[in-house]
Amino acid sequence: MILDTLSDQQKHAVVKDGNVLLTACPGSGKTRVIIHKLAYALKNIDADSKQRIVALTFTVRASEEIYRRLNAMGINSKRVWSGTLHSFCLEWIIKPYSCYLPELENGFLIADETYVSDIISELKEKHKLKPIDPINFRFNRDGTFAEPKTVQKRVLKEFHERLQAEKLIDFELLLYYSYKLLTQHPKIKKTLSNIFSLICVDEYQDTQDLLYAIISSIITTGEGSSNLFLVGDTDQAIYASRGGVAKSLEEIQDELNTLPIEQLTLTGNYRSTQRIIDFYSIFQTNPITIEAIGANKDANSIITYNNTVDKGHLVEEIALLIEHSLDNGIPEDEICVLVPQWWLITTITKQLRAKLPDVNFDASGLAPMSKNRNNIWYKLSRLFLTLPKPKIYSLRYKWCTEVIENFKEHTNTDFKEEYQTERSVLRLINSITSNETEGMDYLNDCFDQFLDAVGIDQTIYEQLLINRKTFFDVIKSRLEDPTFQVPSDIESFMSFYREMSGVVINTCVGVKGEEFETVIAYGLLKGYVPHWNDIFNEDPVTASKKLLYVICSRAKTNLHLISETGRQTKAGNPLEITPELQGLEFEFDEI
Ligand SMILES: Nc1ncnc2c1ncn2[C@@H]1O[C@H](COP(=O)(O)OP(=O)(O)OP(=O)(O)O)[C@@H](O)[C@H]1O
Repeated sequence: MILDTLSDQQKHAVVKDGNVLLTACPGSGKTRVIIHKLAYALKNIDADSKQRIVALTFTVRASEEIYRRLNAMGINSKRVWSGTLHSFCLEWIIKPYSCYLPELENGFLIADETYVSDIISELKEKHKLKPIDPINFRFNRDGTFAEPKTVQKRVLKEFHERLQAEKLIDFELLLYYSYKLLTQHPKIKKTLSNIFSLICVDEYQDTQDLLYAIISSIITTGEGSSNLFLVGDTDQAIYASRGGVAKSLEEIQDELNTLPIEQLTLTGNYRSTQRIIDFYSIFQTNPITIEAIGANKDANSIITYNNTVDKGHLVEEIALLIEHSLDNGIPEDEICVLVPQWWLITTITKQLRAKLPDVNFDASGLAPMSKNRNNIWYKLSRLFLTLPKPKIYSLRYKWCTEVIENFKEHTNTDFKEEYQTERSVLRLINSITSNETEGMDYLNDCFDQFLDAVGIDQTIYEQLLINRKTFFDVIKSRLEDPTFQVPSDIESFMSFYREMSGVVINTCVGVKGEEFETVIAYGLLKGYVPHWNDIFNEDPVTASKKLLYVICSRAKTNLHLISETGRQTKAGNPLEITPELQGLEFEFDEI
């Protein structure tokens, strides 16, 4: 029954025992296979056991989508743990075992990303680096910096001294400490391999070396009791300059020692028309023929390229393209505008909203909340800012589990007797309201009412207070930051969390793995695509080809590419068109 909607190749991948590396072209159903693999594996897990199956995703949005899809299939996802590698390490390794590591035994907080980028800007200035000079924050397996340059290393050293003095850890330290704990304490590996019977990794081609190290150390310890299911597409590897490594089958085999791993593949593309596929195949770095096999394979497809529109008329141009799709019956949430850099999301959303007042937009990537998703107050805020709709029930249930567990870790006590279960806590949260109209006041009020009801006096738990301050400090600084221009009222706060629908505005990384009828991508200029980091590092040609490949392969039917004129570098030089788009021999459409 679960497998009814799958092709034979997909079914084979789902039911295959043992370790599997599944590689396939865009739109071939890799994500669909992961969802079904989880559903299928759940059949073998006793609902009352402690066993879990894991799905590691590249973005939080993707992990939430997994819960949503399982929910939609009517599957109880209580035994599924899905999240990013960082939350996996925090949840399953760092939090339960930090007492074994001298660096963490006296307590720690996860540094807020905004706070980290402020420190880095300050240190770059001190060491006379330009803001755009890239720094590799990754650690090697032996704890040395992956960054080779001397000045950058000096910045890193001072950065880590600052973190240490403030008992903070960033995402890179989190991974390195996790790996260290696993290698120094085999008991931890053993426990985790007993818990996880299956670990699925989506988009493996963009994960870093430490992921392979961490996951394979758990898998090998299981000696066959836990299986690895790696899924990805090396042509879609767009994180190389930020430490992503698309390991080969042989390299992955080396990680697994003597445990066998089999490579499987999927052929055919269910997503896009043949015309779209033929276009983006131009950017392949490993030439393969991709055949459209979806219901829309021969549908009329429009591909346009505009390299003459001036930056001043860009919004008008994008608005026309959106209207063109809407006029052709394409629903709003099947249209996506891809921005070249995340900080451009606010401006373009505001401008498009003003230009198209009757159109809804989903710019959920731009919440006023702290990006520090591990902050306990952030987790609680999600429950206060979302409505208890059936569609997101399992997601809210999972958030609630995290809230209960996190409070227990912070306070070492349980909530009052009547609030010991997720259902009762959710009921409490759903019943709390506030008359405050400003987002921050509203949340503060709800938090206080919540603490009061569950019987926690926050003043006696230092970390709770520090976390609460960090959470609100970041919101405050975002509200005051003219580049963000985030509205401060509670309605706007809620709109960021509401099951938002409308034209999606996001970055290419933010919509990794997703698909839309129409994709409109602008800013296809050297410096954005390829990014400066890739230009300064090696091989900008491959980097920009892969980015273009990922951007264009999100489209099912229509693709509109724009390299606007009039953009400049900080030094005042014009940004050139992405070289891979210059002189393309392709018959673009006009609309
Ligand atoms: N067996 C199938 N029958 C019909 N449609 C399918 C089948 N498998 C996948 N699809 C559809 O094809 C589209 C692409 O699937 P999916 O997102 O899983 O691809 P993917 O390989 O993960 O793509 P990417 O690598 O680009 O993220 C989705 O709309 C999915 O529902």
